Parts: sequence; structure tokens; C-alpha cells
Amino acid sequence: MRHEILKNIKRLVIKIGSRILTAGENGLDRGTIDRIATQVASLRASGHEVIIVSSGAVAAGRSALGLVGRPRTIPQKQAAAAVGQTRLMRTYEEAFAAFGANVGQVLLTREDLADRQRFLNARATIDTLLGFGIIPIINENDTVAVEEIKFGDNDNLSALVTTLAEAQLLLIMTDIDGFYSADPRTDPTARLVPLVRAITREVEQAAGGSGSSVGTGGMATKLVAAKKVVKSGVPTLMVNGSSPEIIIRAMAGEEVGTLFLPAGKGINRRKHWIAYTLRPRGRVIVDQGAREVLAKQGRSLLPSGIVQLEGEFERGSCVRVCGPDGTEFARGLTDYSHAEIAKILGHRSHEIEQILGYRYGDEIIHRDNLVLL
Ligand SMILES: Nc1ncnc2c1ncn2[C@@H]1O[C@H](COP(=O)(O)OP(=O)(O)O)[C@@H](O)[C@H]1O
Ligand SMILES: N[C@@H](CCC(=O)OP(=O)(O)O)C(=O)O
Repeated sequence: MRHEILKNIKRLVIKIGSRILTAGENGLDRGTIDRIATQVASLRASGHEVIIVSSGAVAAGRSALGLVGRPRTIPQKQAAAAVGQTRLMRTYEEAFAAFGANVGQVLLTREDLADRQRFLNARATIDTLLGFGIIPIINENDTVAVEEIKFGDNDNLSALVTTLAEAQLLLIMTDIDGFYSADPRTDPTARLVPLVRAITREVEQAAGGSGSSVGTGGMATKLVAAKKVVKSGVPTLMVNGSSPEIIIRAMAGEEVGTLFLPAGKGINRRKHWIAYTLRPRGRVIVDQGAREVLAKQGRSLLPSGIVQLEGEFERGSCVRVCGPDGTEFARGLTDYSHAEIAKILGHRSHEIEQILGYRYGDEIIHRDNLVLL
């Protein structure tokens, strides 16, 4: 089955985590980067288009700052990234030059992709680089990204890039053989799971944090990323980046790592962008009846089903839609601001105009702008 899934893939995103790029805690591991370049060059020779999402800037830069362990403050992390990003790119540039290939640096923040225009610009740049035969190497723009606008981790960034670039596979390279039934550092009975058909809550519970001073997020963020990707109908493969020839073996369909199967055909790309790229500005709590018709019948959200609101947002914002117990089950673009919804919640749609003096429509979130998670 793996072979069937992998044989038609042309464009793929390879996410390379800090843990395999760094030699211990100090600086970059040139040997690993050379091995990656050799394999990527051979994939390209067989007709693949490869986009790399690479971590490692902070880890590569911190020795220049004389820091021991993880940078303690955000400005320290940003300073380390500023130094490390150039080292990282220089290393990739040298490694790929041995194969006559050029690389291009693309640094992104979440805000870039949440803005539809910039999202389209980033996509055009990546397409153009690939068109010229250049390998895009993407990282978060750590020097400007602060808590509020950062992707959170490069697992998430790689998921967003996979949809942005319409890639057919996300290949995550980390320092462990794949996804285990439990965190192997704390549970000796943990076993490698070769195939995940659906990322259920049970699967998510098996994922632990990073436990290292260079990695960010651990398995938990990798599963969140894989979930986003499979939801768009694209498989995700997670492998141990330190094994020799791993990219070639994985792409040849060998049973290595963990394969996460795509969830059906996937939601359309605009809905994917609403659900996973936009930053939610507030929460709308609905009653059980509304939850059921939204989740089971694919209906729009009307004011009568809303019981409570949190946050301040404008018309057109992305909001979380939560059930009576507060659990988020959908996301959508709202047609009314928080101030307007506060006045009309619990009312019938035909009363909107009477209460507000105007109306945009019957729905708070139209089903075309609503995505079930
Ligand atoms: N269920 C699990 N299966 C595999 N690894 C896990 C699991 N739970 C936690 N981990 C940890 O996640 C780590 C990989 O994540 P991370 O440190 O963020 O690496 P990277 O730098 O590649 O992103 C592994 O080394 C492992 O210790
Ligand atoms: N943008 C950061 C990477 C942050 C990150 O997510 O790291 P990792 O968990 O190793 O993929 C850097 O280049 O250091």
C-alpha cells in the first residue's frame, strides 16, 4: 500500500528538525546536512520537486552568543536565530552546490500566511523557485516572530507549507524512528506504530513533549501538524532522519517510520486556510441542538443556537465554535462582530434587523465559511 501511495508523488515537503541537524547541543552537523543533500539531489534527479522546511537556526546560533542550553528570553532566541540562520543557509548552500543545485531562503511568519494576499505571494515565490530548479528552504522568521505571531513550531509551519505549496506529501524527519504507542522515554513498553489510519484522541494522548533543549514541541506538535495535513487529503510520513538513506528508502515504499493516511479527499483549500492558518479571535459557545445540526447536517450557525461569547472580534474574523462543554468542534468566519452577536444571540434570525436596525444575513457563520475540526 505504501508503494501505491508514494509512487505518484511529485512535489513533497521535507521537514527537518533541530535534533538531527545539530551535533549534540553545539552547532550544525555537517555530515547530516550532506547526507540530506545527497538524497534530495537524487530525488530531484528522478523528477521530484522538493521543498525543505528546516529548523536549526536557534541551535546553530547560540554558540556564537556564548549561550549554554536553550536561550532564556525571546530576544536571546531571536538574536541566536539571526546568527544561526545565515550559518544554516550557508551549510545547505555548500552541501547542495556539490550537486550543482541552488537553494533559496524563505522566511515566514504566521501573519504572512493569515493574510490571503501574502499567502498567495508566498505561494507564487515558492512555485517560481521550483520552476527555476531552486530548492526553497523555509524557516520561521524568528527575528520578528514573537509569541503572538509565531507558528509555534516548525512542525506546524511545515503543515501550512504543505497546503500552501499543494505538495502531495509531508515527510517529517526527526531523531526517533516514528510515532510510538507511548512516549518511549517514560514507557519501556512503547512500540513503533507503522500506520496511523486516523489521528484520534487516543493517538494524540500517546504523544509527549520534546524532552531536549534543542527540539520544540516533541511528538505532540508533530501530530497536530500531521492532522492538518491529512485533513487536506495529503499523507504524512515520519521517519528517523539519522538513519542512512532514509529519504530514498521511505520514498521507495520501504516500511520505515510511521505513515499517517489522508482523511478522505480532504477539505477544500479555502476551508483549510480558515481552519488552520487564520488565528481565531474569539469563541462562540453554542447549545447542544446547534452543535448537532452543525456537526451532523452541515448547517449554518444561526443566532438562536448561541449561548455565550468570548473575545472581541470584527465581522469577517475567524472564531472558534465550541459545544456546551466548551470543547471546540468547528471554526469559521463570522458575519457579525462580537458586539453585534452579543445583542442578537438566542434570538431568531428574523429578529436581527429589528434589534440591530440592519442585517447582513440570517447566519452568524454561513456553512460555506464553517469547518468542522
Ligand atoms: N509517542 C511518541 N513517539 C515518539 N516520540 C515521542 C513520543 N512522545 C514524545 N516523543 C519525543 O519527541 C521527540 C521528537 O520531537 P522534538 O524533540 O521536537 O524533535 P525535532 O527537533 O525533530 O522537532 C522524540 O525524540 C521523543 O523523545
Ligand atoms: N525556527 C526555529 C525552529 C523551531 C522548531 O520548531 O524546532 P524543531 O522542533 O526542532 O523543528 C529554528 O530555526 O531554530
